[in-house]
Amino acid sequence: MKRNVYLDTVDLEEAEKILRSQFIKPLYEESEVISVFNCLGRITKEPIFATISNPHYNASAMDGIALKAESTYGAHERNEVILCEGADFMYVDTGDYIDQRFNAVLMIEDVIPKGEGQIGTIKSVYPWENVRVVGEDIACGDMILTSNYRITPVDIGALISGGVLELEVYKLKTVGIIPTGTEIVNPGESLKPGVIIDSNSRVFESMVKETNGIPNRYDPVPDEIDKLRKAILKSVEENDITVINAGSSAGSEDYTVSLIRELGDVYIHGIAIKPGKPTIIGKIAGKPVIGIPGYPVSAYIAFKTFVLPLLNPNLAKKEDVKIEVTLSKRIVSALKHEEIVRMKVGKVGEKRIATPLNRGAGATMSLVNADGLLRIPKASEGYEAGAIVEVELLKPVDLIDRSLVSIGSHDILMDYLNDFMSKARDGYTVSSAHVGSLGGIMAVRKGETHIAPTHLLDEETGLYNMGFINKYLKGEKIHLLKGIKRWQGFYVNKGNPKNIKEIKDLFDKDVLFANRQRGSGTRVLLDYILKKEKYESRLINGYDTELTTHTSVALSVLSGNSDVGLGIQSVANLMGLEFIPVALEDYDFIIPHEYINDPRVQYFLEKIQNTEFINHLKSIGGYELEGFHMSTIEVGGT
Ligand SMILES: Nc1nc2c(c(=O)[nH]1)N[C@H]1C(S)=C(S)[C@@H](COP(=O)(O)OP(=O)(O)OC[C@H]3O[C@@H](n4cnc5c(N)ncnc54)[C@H](O)[C@@H]3O)O[C@H]1N2
Ligand code: MOO
Repeated sequence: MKRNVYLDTVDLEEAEKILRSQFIKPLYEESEVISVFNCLGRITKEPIFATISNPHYNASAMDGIALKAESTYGAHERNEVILCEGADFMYVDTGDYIDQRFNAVLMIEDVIPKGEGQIGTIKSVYPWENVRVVGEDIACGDMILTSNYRITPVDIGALISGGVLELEVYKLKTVGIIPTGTEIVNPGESLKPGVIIDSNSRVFESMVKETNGIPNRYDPVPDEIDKLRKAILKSVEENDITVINAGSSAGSEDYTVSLIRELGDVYIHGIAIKPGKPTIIGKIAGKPVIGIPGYPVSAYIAFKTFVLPLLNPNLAKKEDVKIEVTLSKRIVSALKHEEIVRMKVGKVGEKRIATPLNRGAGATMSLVNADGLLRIPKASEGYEAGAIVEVELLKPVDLIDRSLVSIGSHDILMDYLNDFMSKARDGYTVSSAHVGSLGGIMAVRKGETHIAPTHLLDEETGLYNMGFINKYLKGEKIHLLKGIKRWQGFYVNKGNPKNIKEIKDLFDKDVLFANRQRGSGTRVLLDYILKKEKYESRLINGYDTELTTHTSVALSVLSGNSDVGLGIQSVANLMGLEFIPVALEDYDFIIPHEYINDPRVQYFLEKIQNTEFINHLKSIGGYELEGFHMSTIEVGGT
């Protein structure tokens, strides 16, 4: 079997240069004339000029009387000027035509009725006051839009006012999308191990629509060279651009690159970016053929970087608005490529704080949760915590700025709270980073979070949270919201096949345990119990695994990857696992004093104590909801 090992990767700038020089000109030759009513998002071929003026007559800007400005000269408090209707003035409303005899409008508020067709005024106006003169907005012959301009809703208004009913725009581009892989099936088909649901082609289809192109999605093509060749030739014939998804890397069945070479030219195979490295840029019959890697995040980044600019060559870059953010943690990156990291961003105090999300190329949820993208240049090893960097926004900044930032322990109640807030339509949401309870306390110390959910058991006192607050938040003034207790216990499959009842059962040789990461409250709880009961943790099979959420522990048990895990009851209930209670713990919220009056924090405090929300949590089970109470704590020491 011959493997297709790719050669040197080229830099992103080089790839973009080739893309532009090879494809933009031929793609932007054909144009068509269309109605102004349907031109949203289209790109103009030539500059567009007004054929009429707006306004096209002298129009009154106010309700009042049209008159000669000169006839009011000299009017003031002690000199009322008297004017006669018809000869000296006529009544007009806003937008009315101003008779050629007149050159100004006196507002109706300044008109004193005198009866018998006469009025008086003590106010004078200057020539053309309160008149919108011909062409004030758009003069006939003015250039309304330049060429190569992507039309927006307000442009359509100006075009119509300027008398433009039809205009010449570039033809829309059609994009043929071919998902490949013998293991790829359409959504909804039955699943067995090894089968992959095609989601990428639907993402591409939607991205093409959003960028004003016409997608043509084909059914998945298996890894068979003849079928692939046929599919590529068909797409090249039917579309302006062809995108082949997956089969771009070095796998033995990755035929894409050899087929493009056979049918046309390959300019690039391998670009120094991550994700997206195995991207292919080629040409068949004079048309772009782009090979996009299979992993969904790589696929999104590569499609955004190499296909969308073909659909909108001017604006693709400018549309990426950048903002400055402060990094909440260190990010390390390799020197061999530019790395694109998905970031969660939140505004805490005056700073926008950004935390990296899952960097895996298959982590689609990292894209859903991302507020922006951070680019780490090829020559950089990354950034230290606290560094100020720029991120490209994926979501509107006002939406980001209205989010309550919650850094700390993971509990599904935070997702339900976020949903509860969203349903209220007040514009507030929760932006959660799950870094474990201790990570939350550290974020409080650095002033980087509005709230920190924590459940940390103090080994000495057996009390929740206060031990850690006293240790790590010296000199800080904080507020502590208590009131939620939750059951922690063992997750086992239905019927409890390994008969697990208590801690000592974790030490059975044939029991595999799924552990949580250090710094998480659940891990602290386990270690506390082990220590108290004088067990040696290293004798537990699987103690060294470090899963980061209750859900991932539950899934590990559910899928049979492990036999037992420790986690909260609500997740066991939702995932249909059996639950053996171990401890009832306090799930508290630390709120730094400086943010207690922040509207987002106040909104959170109101919603988390809302009866409807509490009833919902009760219906999930696993929580004991006592009366909420807040205390203010000034931690001593420095
Ligand atoms: N030995 C090497 N292996 C790999 C390398 C390498 O340099 N050497 N590069 C890795 C990188 S980086 C990437 S990215 C992937 C790209 O792989 P392919 O483009 O060849 O894609 P496949 O192997 O066919 O699929 C990978 C993966 O992608 C998902 N997938 C595929 N199609 C779809 C679809 N239509 N919808 C949703 N998801 C899809 C799926 O999880 C596949 O398992 O190669 C690495 N390997
Ligand atoms: O390029 Mo791959 O896209 O790094 O995961």
